[in-house]
This record gives sequence, structure tokens and C-alpha cells, in this order.
Amino acid sequence: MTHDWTDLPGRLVVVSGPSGSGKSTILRRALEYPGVSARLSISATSRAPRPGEEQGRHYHFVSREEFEAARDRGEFLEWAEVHGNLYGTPIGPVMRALERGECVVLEIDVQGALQIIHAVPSADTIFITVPSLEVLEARLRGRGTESEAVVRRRLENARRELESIGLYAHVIVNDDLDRAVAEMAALLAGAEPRGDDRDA
Ligand SMILES: Nc1nc2c(ncn2[C@@H]2O[C@H](COP(=O)(O)OP(=O)(O)O)[C@@H](O)[C@H]2O)c(=O)[nH]1
Ligand SMILES: Nc1ncnc2c1ncn2[C@@H]1O[C@H](COP(=O)(O)OP(=O)(O)O)[C@@H](O)[C@H]1O
Repeated sequence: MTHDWTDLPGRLVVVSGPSGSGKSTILRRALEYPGVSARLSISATSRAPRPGEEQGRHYHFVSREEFEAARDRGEFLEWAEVHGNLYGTPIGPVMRALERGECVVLEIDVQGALQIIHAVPSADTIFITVPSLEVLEARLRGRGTESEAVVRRRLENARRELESIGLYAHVIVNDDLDRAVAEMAALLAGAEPRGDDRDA
């Protein structure tokens, strides 16, 4: 099924970047900034919930079979397999929020972001990166949520993901966290619903 995204009054913002680059940390804080009025899309995933994660708040946790059935029914705006699990953006809530003129943020991996860049050219795209792969490695280890083998796989993926950086409209280098959050907030605050003065 195709959707016409061009005439919706809201704004779609894609935030992407390697695992451990700081996407969730930066977004969590930037969404609280005064002047920022944006909602985070809740993805579906086949991965198991981590301690503290709630069904329907952090993700819609589903089985791999349920995910594949929804995908085959065309219910995802984009989807990807990331680190062995399936992730996808449900179309319905995004469409409805954009119809209401809201700003919707997708925090998704690079494969998904590339699908959005093709499917929704009006989307605003933000790539979060780190000063170096060494810094990324230290942060992934510091987070303590992944095993050694998983950290290595994520670093290999990061190298590949960094090759797409030029396709994004904006890049935030997450060295100083406060500055990165301020930059994200400024981009989101500027991502107002489009008016009649938009470019043709
Ligand atoms: N393509 C795509 N990627 C997603 C989606 N939701 C989350 N992701 C990405 O999947 C990756 C793994 O997310 P997660 O399991 O929460 O782990 P973590 O972000 O590495 O702690 C991250 O890069 C997320 O941005 C989605 O709906 N679509
Ligand atoms: N600017 C920063 N300086 C130091 N550590 C950071 C910075 N930004 C994020 N972190 C830490 O790096 C780790 C990865 O960040 P996270 O937001 O989970 O990344 P992502 O959502 O992109 O996978 C977390 O432990 C986080 O606290």
C-alpha cells in the first residue's frame, strides 16, 4: 500500500546513528526542553524486554511470528533486522499524528532511516555520531548491557553505518552531552509543522 506523505501538515523527524552513539540519552533529554513539542514513535520489536522496559511504552514487544505477520500486512513504515532482532515503525500512529499537525520522531537504525529517506523525502533526518570509534567502544562497554562479542559486532556495524552520514540533513557529534542535547532541542524546536510557506 502506498501513502501520500507530502500533504500532511505535521513533520516527520528521523534520528539515527550507530548503537551507543547516544540517540536515546540525547532524545530523552531534548524532548523535555522548553519549546520542544514532539512525540516519539513507539516501535514494534521481536526482542525481549530488558528489566525496567514496559510493554507499549518503550516498545511494543511481539513475537517474531507476530512481527512478520504485521510486516507482511504492510503495517510498518519501515523495518529492519538489527543485531538479530526485528524492529519496525507502525504506520497508523505516525500517520494520525502527522494528520493532526504534530512532530513525530523516529529513533531508528541506519537501515530503517535509509528506507524513510526514500519513502518520505520530506522527512527531516538527524545523524548522531561520536568523535571516534574508540569513544564509541568505550561507551558501549561502559553501558554494560552487551557481551564482548556483541560489542565487537556493533563496532563493525558502526563502521558501515558511518558511511551513510552524508545522506542526512543534520549531523550531531555527541562529545559534550549538554551541547549535543541543546543542538537536538534546537533542531526539534525548529521542526514545526509545515505552513503554507514551505518550499514547493
Ligand atoms: N529500523 C528500525 N530500527 C529501530 C526501530 N526501533 C529501534 N530501532 C533501532 O534498533 C537498535 C537497537 O535498539 P535497542 O534494542 O533498543 O537497543 P540499543 O538502542 O542498542 O540499546 C537501535 O539502533 C534502535 O535505534 C525501528 O522501528 N526501526
Ligand atoms: N556525551 C556523552 N558522554 C559520555 N557518555 C555518553 C554520552 N552520551 C551518551 N553516553 C553514554 O553512552 C552510552 C550509550 O548511549 P545510548 O543513549 O544508550 O546510545 P544509543 O541509544 O545510541 O544506543 C550510555 O551508557 C550513555 O549514558
